[in-house]
Amino acid sequence: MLRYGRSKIFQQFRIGVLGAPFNQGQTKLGVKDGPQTIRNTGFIKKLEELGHDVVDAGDVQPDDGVDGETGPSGEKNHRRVLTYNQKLSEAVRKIREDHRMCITLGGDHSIAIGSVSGHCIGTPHKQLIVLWVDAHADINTGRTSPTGNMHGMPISFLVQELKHKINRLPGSEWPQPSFEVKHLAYIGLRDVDTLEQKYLDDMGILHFGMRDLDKIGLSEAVARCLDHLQPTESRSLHVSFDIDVLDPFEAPSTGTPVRGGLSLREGLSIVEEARNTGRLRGFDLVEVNPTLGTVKDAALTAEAAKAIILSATAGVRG
Ligand SMILES: NC(=[NH2+])NCCC[C@H](N)C(=O)O
Ligand SMILES: [Mn+2]
Ligand SMILES: [Mn+2]
Repeated sequence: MLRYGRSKIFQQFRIGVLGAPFNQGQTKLGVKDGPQTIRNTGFIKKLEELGHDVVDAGDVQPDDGVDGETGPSGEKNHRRVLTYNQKLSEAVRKIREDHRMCITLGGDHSIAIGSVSGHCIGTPHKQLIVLWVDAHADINTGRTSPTGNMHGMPISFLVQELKHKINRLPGSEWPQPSFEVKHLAYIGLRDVDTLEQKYLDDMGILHFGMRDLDKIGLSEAVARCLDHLQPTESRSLHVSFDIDVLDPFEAPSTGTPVRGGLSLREGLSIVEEARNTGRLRGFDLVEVNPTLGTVKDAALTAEAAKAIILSATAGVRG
């Protein structure tokens, strides 16, 4: 079996940072303050001190006046979510075309529709592999979703196999799928809806839930994910990290917390292994909502997000 070892060589990264202050994929509106809260931790300055070449491309703002209509299968704010993500995908594409890894700061997890699409179209070979680090599978379609919240649906808009199950905006071809389910793996799942589990099983998607981690251990699960995804020169790795994969004890300020999650150290370990493949070119950090919980909770959550981002990029030096 192929194993990805620890790289000891310091690599200077070219990085672009984008804020995605978007909250229409669910109902807890304070998640739009996520990007600012994460920026306030000073992580960009830290990356620069470590010798990386960082460009902060600012925030992609949602346009005013976009209709909040519900989609044909009950997708709440269907038009707002898709219109915003198309705009976001263009901003991510530009960062990729400037040969930078793109770090996108959410916002709710619906923003991955745009960040992953943009990573794909901005990458010459257009071949993505995706590691979804989350308590949730986020693979609902409008029809299967129990809530209608589109932050629980991004994967369905991104994978080839569900292309005919999703609703695009009338007259629009966007988004087109970015990858096939064989190029997707999950880690950290512990709150998966019944019909989502059926999708995972029927399509044979590799997934490690918390129970699997109890049995085989985290490092084995991460190694199996990376062995399965096989990052190569022509296959860019995208990691979509939902802060709710961490236990609420570590990251309390998030909209859909689920107890029994990862420690911060375990979260760091996942992203360090992803980084050490040398193929990580897209990274989302989503669902930090500083308006939930106390001021101390918000600070703890932001510091966890900072540590995760630094480990995904800075990693080991020397
Ligand atoms: N990105 C998230 N936090 N997603 C939570 C999704 C929860 C639930 N599965 C739903 O579809 O509504
Ligand atoms: Mn989640
Ligand atoms: Mn999520």
